[in-house]
Amino acid sequence: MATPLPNTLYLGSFVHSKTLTELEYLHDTAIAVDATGTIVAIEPLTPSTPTALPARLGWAPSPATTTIIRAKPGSQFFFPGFVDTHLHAPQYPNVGLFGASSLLDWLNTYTFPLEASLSDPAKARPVYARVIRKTLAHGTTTAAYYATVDVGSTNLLADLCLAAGQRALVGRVCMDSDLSPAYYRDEGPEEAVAATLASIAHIDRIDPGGGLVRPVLTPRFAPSCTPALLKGLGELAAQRPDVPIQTHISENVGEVALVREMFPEQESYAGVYDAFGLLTGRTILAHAVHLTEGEAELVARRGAKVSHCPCSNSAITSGAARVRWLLEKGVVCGLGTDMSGGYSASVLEAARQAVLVSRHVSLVESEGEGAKLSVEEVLYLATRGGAKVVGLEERVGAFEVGREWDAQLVGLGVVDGEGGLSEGGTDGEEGGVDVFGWESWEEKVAKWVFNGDDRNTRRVWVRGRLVHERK
Ligand SMILES: Nc1nc2[nH]cnc2c(=O)[nH]1
Ligand SMILES: [Zn+2]
Repeated sequence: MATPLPNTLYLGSFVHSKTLTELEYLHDTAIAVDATGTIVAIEPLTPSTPTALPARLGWAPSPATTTIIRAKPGSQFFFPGFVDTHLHAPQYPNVGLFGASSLLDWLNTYTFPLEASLSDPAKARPVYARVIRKTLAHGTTTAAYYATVDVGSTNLLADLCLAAGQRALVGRVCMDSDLSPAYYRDEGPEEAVAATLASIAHIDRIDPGGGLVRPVLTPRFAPSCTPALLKGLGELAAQRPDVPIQTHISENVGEVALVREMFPEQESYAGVYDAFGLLTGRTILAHAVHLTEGEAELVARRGAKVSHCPCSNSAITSGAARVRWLLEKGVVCGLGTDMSGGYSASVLEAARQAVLVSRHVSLVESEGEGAKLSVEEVLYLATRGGAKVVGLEERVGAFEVGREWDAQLVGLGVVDGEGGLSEGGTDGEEGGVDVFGWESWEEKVAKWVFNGDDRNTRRVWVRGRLVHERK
């Protein structure tokens, strides 16, 4: 990366997921992040920490060169950056447009025309720049993006992520079947594989080693791919075990029926991906709303991961994914905004909707109370779980020595005794959410999940680099 980072001490309160069900609250704590953006120490904060810790870490030439960033006591905390495990960068201009549609007519009415219109990189550039800015502003430090079928604009998306400092998986969308309109599809399976290779080569070149941006194989979904293309991508996946795979699965009942019709020789939707070598431990499956018992077990056996997209599943009337059921089967899950099936760029919104959708699932007699997801659980899915889904569990998702500093500073307005906002906690300054000030930390975090938005996301870092600051 271009400019070297200063060694930095982050001081104050830190909140992160320890396990699926447990958030850890670290108050009066210091986290030291070195010039590579890696966490090198986590320890209790004492008056001597700002000088003693840099000296102990051998940060040259003197502790005075260390940058110190403090969270305001009581009203600010550091939280791991969010991982958006599924979104479509070119669909951003359509957020909130879905009318009364469901998946297949939504694709034809809203989505394919928009994606096709961005095949020109000059048109894609402002859209992609805005998506990256917007998602960073909402605390998304890692995003698994679908681009379009076009290699040039896919590569541009990767360039822009790298320049903005957002960690990303960037996939050129593969689709050669006649489900997609003639004006927006690959010419054939060989052309699709060749275009995918061209995009992978570009991303490998701009970020060798994939420190920040990585390619991802992206068969759009089974109905938009011929068997020959799925076979070609499966072979590519075998040749490049370092490259993850992303696709959609069992989002909508009409789609499931279509897959049955198009792939009659396969036992199930998950079975289609499996037959072509695309159901693997590095596969990200978006939605998984209508999987059968047997499919969920197959997904778990293969170690494939699920991106739960509750905003999208509600908006385009896909259904309510049974996340507890998936977790109990041993399927690793994360959250996706699925813009613009989902209407929001915010993973916090996805977390909130995941809680609410799980309430609806719990109302189904066969599911019951156990289906409800807690605030702790959805925040796990948004961070540590998401990191596992995109294959970055060693690097991001929590505050631990050896992980990289992908983090957000969350600020909460504070209501004083007179009912006014204190410590600079005006709408403009501290974030517009004026309900905070007297509660426990557990309650603060719950209120943030249900009332917070990008105004509360004060600063965002990826790999130690400041990538967003709310003025
Ligand atoms: N939500 C969603 N589902 C899909 N299935 C195939 N393509 C898409 C897409 O763009 N969005
Ligand atoms: Zn999607």
